[in-house]
Amino acid sequence: MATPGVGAACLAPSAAAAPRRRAADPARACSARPRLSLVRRRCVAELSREGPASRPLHSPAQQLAPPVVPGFLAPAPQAPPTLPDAGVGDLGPELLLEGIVEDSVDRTVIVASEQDSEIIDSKEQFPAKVTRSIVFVTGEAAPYAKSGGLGDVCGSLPIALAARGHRVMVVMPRYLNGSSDKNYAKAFYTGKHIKIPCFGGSHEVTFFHEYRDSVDWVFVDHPSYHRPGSLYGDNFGAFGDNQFRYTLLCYAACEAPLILELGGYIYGQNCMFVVNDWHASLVPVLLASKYRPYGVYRDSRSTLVIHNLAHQGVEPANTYPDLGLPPEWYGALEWVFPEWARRHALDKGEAVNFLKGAVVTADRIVTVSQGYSWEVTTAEGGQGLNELLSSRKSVLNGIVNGIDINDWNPTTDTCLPYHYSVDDLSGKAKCKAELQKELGLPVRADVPLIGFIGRLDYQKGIDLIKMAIPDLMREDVQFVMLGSGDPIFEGWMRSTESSYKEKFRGWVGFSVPVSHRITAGCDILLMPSRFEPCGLNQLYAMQYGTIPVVHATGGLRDTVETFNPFGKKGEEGTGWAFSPLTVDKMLWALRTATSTYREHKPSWEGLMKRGMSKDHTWDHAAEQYEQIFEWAFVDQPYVM
Ligand SMILES: Nc1ncnc2c1ncn2[C@@H]1O[C@H](COP(=O)(O)OP(=O)(O)O[C@H]2O[C@H](CO)[C@@H](O)[C@H](O)[C@H]2O)[C@@H](O)[C@H]1O
Repeated sequence: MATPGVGAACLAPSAAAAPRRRAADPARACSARPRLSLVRRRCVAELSREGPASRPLHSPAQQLAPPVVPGFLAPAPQAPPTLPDAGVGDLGPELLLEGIVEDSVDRTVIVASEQDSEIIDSKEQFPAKVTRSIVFVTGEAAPYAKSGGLGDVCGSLPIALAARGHRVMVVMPRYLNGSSDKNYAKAFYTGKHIKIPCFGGSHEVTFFHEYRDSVDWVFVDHPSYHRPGSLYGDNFGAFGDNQFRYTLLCYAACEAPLILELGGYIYGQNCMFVVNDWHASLVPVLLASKYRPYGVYRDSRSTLVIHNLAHQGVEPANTYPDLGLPPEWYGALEWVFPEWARRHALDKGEAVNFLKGAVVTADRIVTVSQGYSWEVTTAEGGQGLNELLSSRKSVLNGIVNGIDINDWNPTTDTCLPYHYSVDDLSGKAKCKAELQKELGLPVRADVPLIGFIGRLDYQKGIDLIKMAIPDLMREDVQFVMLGSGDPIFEGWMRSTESSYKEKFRGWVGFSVPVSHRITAGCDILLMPSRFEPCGLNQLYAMQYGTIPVVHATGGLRDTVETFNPFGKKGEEGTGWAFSPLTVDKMLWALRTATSTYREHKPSWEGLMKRGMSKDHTWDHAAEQYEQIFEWAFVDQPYVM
């Protein structure tokens, strides 16, 4: 059955206005649902151990009920969930629930039986003080699709928030490119599809779903996500229809909480949308221009997370009508290039800018480190958005990323030949020897092995490495680089390898297992990034006892403390953060690091252990995100 969805709802505002007002009550009723769902989720987790995960939690009567009207008119479910009869005996006494209600304070009350009622304080079960429905919207999330750090964060932060008690959905494209298709094997068609009115037509997208690690992973399916190449482009550059592809994603993400009954229940209108980078930036604009004027999503808020300001989703101004937004909202996306950036005398520099749209309509803005939250307000770091971001300073915060320590843990990492920990570092030396063997470098414990992992991009300072290599290769060091991107640098890596066969290896490509082995096997990780909103590799390095040598910028400055042998409590620091960004300064930092490695073994071990002992988990960051969400809900929506 075709679903009217946003298309029908938004194109006929007058007709839809009345039912939308009627939908307000069920929406308020929805506000209690997240906590109900948490308890239900625990049941699902238990049930899935006993039998098929797809076993419905709603009663047969509910299953036979006529389908609700989809789109943003969807009414709230009428009845609380009841547990299925079958299998209940296997579930253990704590799951023999007769009903779930909410008391007047912030607690979930589970009525266990008539004789015995038990109050479980949700704060004891889950660390979050207030639990919410959170909808992440992103262009990528690991392990489904990853091109860089955005994928890592959107693959792990939602899980951390769900573990703290929130109901979390992640909406992203279902990319099928031949090699990553298997990643979506456990995602099933939800039976929901909507038609999106944009780009001069009505485009049907369908929704797939997988419930994993207590998170609802929702994949938007459309033929434009099915093509060879990487997520955003191929050998010929960025895909020409990226604006179309991510417009679809944003529309679909706005509809998903209203129409998808995940685990039996929709998320409803009381959500926190977490929109990541430009791919998701149309979401707050849509909320403001196409939903709230009709009474929908007035109880929702949005947080824009800026992972990288360098990519803003800018296209010519004449594409605005394609976006399906009301004409009077043009100003939200309007972008005028400065004169020096225009191509010819008649070019007026007029464009639409997705990220700018989110900067002016989101309720809160988060950058992925505190240092970067200041840098984006400066002319040097603001990439043209600095004045706008400065004007929103009161809602701009920085939160340093965490890392997924299930994935990045030297004691359990399945990509490593040997394991090690802060208490027993012997496995790290073996990992180094194995890596040298794998790369065909001389197997020597005494030579410092320096690594680089990352996109071969101007941001990452590859040109500095290129300039420094002749000097560096005169020293007794080994250097391995893993990266892909700019074909010029890919070619340079290959030719440098043939010039310095005994010392340099350039691995051109994208390989997650190799990145783990390099992180573990190297002694030093080099990150001369020109700017770095947060950086994850330095966090992975510290977790693996590999010493980061970084340019003191953005998140690198926030997370790497320069080694100080004469600190108050003795030796201090976890690496070297150098500044300014020059070849000489970088070489100085590398030489200081390599001589410490050779001549001051106990200091080196101290550096390793301090890095490994730091808490890099998501726990702290997740708590800070919760605080931001709370502040957002205290305020009215920024654009009503
Ligand atoms: N060739 C390759 N093979 C295998 N793995 C590779 C690889 N190239 C890169 N990676 C992996 O991709 C990730 C890169 O993450 P970063 O945070 O360093 O940079 P990125 O610029 O993509 O992210 C942006 O978003 C993140 C998340 O917020 C910010 O930390 C960052 O500063 C910002 O630029 C790491 O997991 C790294 O191991």
